[in-house]
Amino acid sequence: MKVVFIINPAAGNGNALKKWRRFEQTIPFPFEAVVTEKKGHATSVAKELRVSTEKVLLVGFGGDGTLREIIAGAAGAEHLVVGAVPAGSGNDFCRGFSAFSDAESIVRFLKSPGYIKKDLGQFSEEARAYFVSSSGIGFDAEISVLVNRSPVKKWLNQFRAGKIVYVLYVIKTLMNFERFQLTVENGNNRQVFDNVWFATVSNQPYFGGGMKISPHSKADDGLVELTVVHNLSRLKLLFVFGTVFTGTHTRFKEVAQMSRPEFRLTANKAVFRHIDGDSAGTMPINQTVTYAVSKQYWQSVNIEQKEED
Ligand SMILES: Nc1ncnc2c1ncn2[C@@H]1O[C@H](COP(=O)(O)OP(=O)(O)OP(=O)(O)O)[C@@H](O)[C@H]1O
Repeated sequence: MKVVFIINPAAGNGNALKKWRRFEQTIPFPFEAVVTEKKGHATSVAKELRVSTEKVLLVGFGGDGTLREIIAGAAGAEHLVVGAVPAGSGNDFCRGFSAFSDAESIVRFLKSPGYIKKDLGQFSEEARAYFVSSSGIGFDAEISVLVNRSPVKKWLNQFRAGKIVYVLYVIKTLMNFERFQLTVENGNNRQVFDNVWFATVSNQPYFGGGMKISPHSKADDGLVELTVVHNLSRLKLLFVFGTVFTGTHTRFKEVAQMSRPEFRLTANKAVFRHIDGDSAGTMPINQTVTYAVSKQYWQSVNIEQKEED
């Protein structure tokens, strides 16, 4: 089996390339490696491999955005299998799907490879967009936009103090965020949620770097789960946010969760959106966006003993 590593040098706050340079010294099998040059490059690399006549293991060396781009290019091709080495900031992909911890674990996989088909989330606006772990709108997406725009983030990252910026923007957004109205439709059902802080559509349980937002999500059941957090005071939101790490937030009446093959969502404000934790513009005002899932559409490595970062 051919092995191609796709390395995103921008992942992990710019530390992924350094990590790769150390990692590549430990690889005892033949491989190819592509260091991405820009956003979208990983998708092009995976797409080019669709014409390959041999089985290819694509190993994403980055974070959730890198893996999404690879899977968007590889989905539907039976001979392309995707695995990951965690080198991003949040690495929720590696929590929800199989991941290699070191070169030795790839050697073990290559000796006896196992594959498993997984679902791919999608939503359609002007064009179709894919998500592997989750896509959401509101409070959390606004924080990630502000953090990424922050001029001091890069500077603080040098001292591994980037989390300070995150905490500051959580507080700032908590004070200023304007809650919105969200209409959720599926089949003939229509539900209107007022004072919404955020809504997330999930394909697997984790988002935001280890928060178990959707504890019951499974990435091979042909369903996506919607979580809507609404009607909370600013103070209680902080409290509920804290419980998301353990997945116990679902017991609050202000946290609505539902599971369906498809949701149609309409927001009454231009709220910020994320796709797998990457900023992705805003949700169009009063325009219905359909979230769905392509069942078992891409092939993941199946590592029996799931290895942690
Ligand atoms: N050479 C590059 N320069 C700048 N950005 C790039 C490059 N290659 C890829 N990207 C973009 O970097 C973005 C962030 O990558 P990724 O999500 O993998 O890392 P991360 O944000 O550190 O990790 P995580 O999402 O797990 O927190 C991706 O959306 C991808 O499009």
